[in-house]
Amino acid sequence: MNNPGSAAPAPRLASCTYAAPLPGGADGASLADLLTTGSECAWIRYGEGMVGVGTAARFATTGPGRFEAARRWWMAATEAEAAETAEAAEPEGVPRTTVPDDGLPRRSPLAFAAFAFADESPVESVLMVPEFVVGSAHGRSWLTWQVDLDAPGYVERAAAGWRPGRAEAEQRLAGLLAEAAARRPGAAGGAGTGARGLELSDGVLSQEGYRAAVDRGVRQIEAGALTKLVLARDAVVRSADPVDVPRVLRTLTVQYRDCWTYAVGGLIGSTPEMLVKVDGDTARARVLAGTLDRDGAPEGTAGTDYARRLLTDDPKQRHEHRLAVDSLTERLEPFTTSLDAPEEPFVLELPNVWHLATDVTARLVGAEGARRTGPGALALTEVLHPTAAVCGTPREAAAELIGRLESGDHGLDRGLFAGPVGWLDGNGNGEFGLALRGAVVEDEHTVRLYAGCGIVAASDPESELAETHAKMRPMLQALGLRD
Ligand SMILES: C=C(O[C@H]1C=CC=C(C(=O)O)[C@@H]1O)C(=O)O
Repeated sequence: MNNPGSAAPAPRLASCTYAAPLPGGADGASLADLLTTGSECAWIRYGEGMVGVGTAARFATTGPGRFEAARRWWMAATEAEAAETAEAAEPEGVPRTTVPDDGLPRRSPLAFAAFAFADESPVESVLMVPEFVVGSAHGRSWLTWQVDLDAPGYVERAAAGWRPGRAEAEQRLAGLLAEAAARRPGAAGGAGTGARGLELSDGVLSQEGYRAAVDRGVRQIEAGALTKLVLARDAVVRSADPVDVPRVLRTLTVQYRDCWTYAVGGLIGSTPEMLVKVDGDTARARVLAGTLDRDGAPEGTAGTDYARRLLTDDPKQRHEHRLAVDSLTERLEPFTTSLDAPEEPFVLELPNVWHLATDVTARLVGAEGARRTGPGALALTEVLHPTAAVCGTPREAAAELIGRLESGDHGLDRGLFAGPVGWLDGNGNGEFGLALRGAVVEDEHTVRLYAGCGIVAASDPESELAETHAKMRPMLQALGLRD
């Protein structure tokens, strides 16, 4: 099952980036308004980020070599432009950040990506290079047009020295958006206002099966086989009307503003956990582990006190959290000159749950110059995944037990759930969150949700099952199945 990727040679990507108002133009236009067909890629937080429209190139692969294969393909795809922009590189020794001082991102191709959780998964990991990336950050917006110079329609012009430019980009984008509007659900009389006839049922790992799996996991921990294990289950939402994926995503961007709302090839959700963000020579992560449901909890400051008492002061939650932080810092540390991971976690408040959270910041080695000598976002993602927030401690024993308790006993393959999801550019910058609080759109009428929990010796199967319900709540609300 180690597929080195599609046999086609990597594309030769060229791009142009320029400042532009968000398409639609009017005051109050938002990035999420570009989500209209359900096939767009997205990465949005606090209303800012990026949406990808159309397809310039795509790479898919499976197996233990999936990160390496994707990295090689991306290096090859971005090589031509990297050489052309080398002369515009910063003075010696200055790292190439995503957004330099002029507030616009550098000229560099960009891909959205999603990787399967497990080496054994038959589900494809993908790099998607949209034809257009519409971006917004710090109140400014821009547009990147990306083309494969070897694609039909470009190859001859490219040989004559043509490169993508603004006037043609604007024309093409207008055409793509008009096509998308015509395909928009509801445009031809279909359901555009949300799905009717929604039905939620257990997935391949039922609720009863989940309690049994947690029980078996706890017994393995008690027997000393491992210290922590993350176990997941799935649930299926079926809808009589086609699911309005753009509307689900737009709802998530509003209700879960603190989270990173993602959409990559049918994988959708809003994650609160950042595996690694690389910008120039800085790497950041937000590690979460330790959860408390907000349903039925006191409101306001009484709620905050309650969360502190039940999370910060609880040795079980602290232990679960510490293991997750250590699993990240131990692997990140060798690639850094300094690393800051506070001893005391903070309580992160989300609309559905509270989490124990730790923000990690590090300086990376080898980030200077036009091409990094140290690892970029994708290489670090490979090193760090899977942390104990989604796998366990020790990592290998936990991965093996997940394989037995989820897949072996019940036939659950996590697929892209709990794998890294995000974006990367040609300079080694990028953001990879963990694909949590999400779902896979299996077809127009079927969405599969996933949620998991960290299990330690003191875990109780009933409470862990209840926690999976709390973690599925954001998707269920966005789908219209819960208030
Ligand atoms: C595995 C999930 O959450 C992880 C991230 C934060 C807190 C977790 C916990 O407290 O168990 C999990 O480790 C999920 O949302 O499905």
